[in-house]
Amino acid sequence: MSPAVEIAGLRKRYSSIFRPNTMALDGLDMVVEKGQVHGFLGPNGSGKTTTLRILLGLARANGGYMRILGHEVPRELPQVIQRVGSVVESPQFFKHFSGHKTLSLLAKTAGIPNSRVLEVLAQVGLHDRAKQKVKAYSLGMRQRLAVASALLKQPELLILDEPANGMDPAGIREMRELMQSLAAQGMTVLVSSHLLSEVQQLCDTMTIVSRGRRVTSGGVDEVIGRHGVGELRVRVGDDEQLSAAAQALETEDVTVTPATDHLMVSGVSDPAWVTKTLADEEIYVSELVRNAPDLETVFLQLTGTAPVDGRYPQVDDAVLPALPTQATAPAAETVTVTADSEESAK
Ligand SMILES: Nc1ncnc2c1ncn2[C@@H]1O[C@H](COP(=O)(O)OP(=O)(O)OP(=O)(O)O)[C@@H](O)[C@H]1O
Repeated sequence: MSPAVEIAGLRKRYSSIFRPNTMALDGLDMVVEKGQVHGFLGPNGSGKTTTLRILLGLARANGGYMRILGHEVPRELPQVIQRVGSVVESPQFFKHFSGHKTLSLLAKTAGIPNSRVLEVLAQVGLHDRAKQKVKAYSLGMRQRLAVASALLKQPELLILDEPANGMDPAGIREMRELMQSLAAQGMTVLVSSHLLSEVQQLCDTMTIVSRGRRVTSGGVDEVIGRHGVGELRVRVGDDEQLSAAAQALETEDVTVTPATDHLMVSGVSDPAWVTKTLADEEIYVSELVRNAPDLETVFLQLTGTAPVDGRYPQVDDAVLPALPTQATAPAAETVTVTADSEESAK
């Protein structure tokens, strides 16, 4: 079974006579397996929107290889686009139309039976407000209307760019529940997001990008487990013992950060090493707790946006290219981008 999305070595350079060239995508690789909710994460300007726009034929790449549902794109996009729903650009609606009328119009234009309108309104939870004008909709409701419009054609793959952008916590939760229910119905969802806790709660797998390249990918828990350096909270007797314990534990690989009444110890793979090392010094542990790593810590470390070190790791060596590399892949369309041909800046 071919994956829902395969991207290898995707490159995109924005050129302008007015400002320096931007390498928005610098050999990006990504694979989204079918039936998954896949989170696409990265700091501002890391190339997420550019990737999704290229995938959907809204912008042209300078190189690389892409397949959607087994079809090479952009060459075979017309054959597959009917199976893909997307909300990538900010959706614009006629404010004086109701949600129902908006979708009816879109269905009619696309040759989709009008019966689908009520189905998708129910799917996104807007059926009660269907007769209301869009201008009375909240941001969350407008986003749901946008998703409803993408669902009209019963897509197998749904691509959403920052669907929770600007929403309040209730709206974010509604959007999460909607995506979960779509995934439960067998749809593949590719969703870009800044909201790390959302991705942790919602997604099965994810790709983290930075500066136009993949830094890691895999199951959400697996990535956190692979990259997250969990910390240990260690408590011993009194203050004197605390500083003696800090001295005993600090090594080249182990970092000890003293807190008021405990130590935070990182770089230790086996907590038993802590108890043994301290017992050898006749210091006895009264509490030893492992703080589980979270996605935020992993994200900040991997994308180099952490406020420490300034270290920026390149593509994760653990992630092997799953697709033909550029040398063996059919050459993707290579374009020379000029100021005239470039999309307008965001
Ligand atoms: N039309 C454009 N013309 C010139 N540069 C662009 C254009 N669109 C994007 N860029 C640049 O390309 C890089 C990637 O932008 P992109 O919008 O794809 O990132 P992103 O990860 O989606 O960011 P954000 O999370 O802020 O939306 C950025 O440096 C951006 O300034």
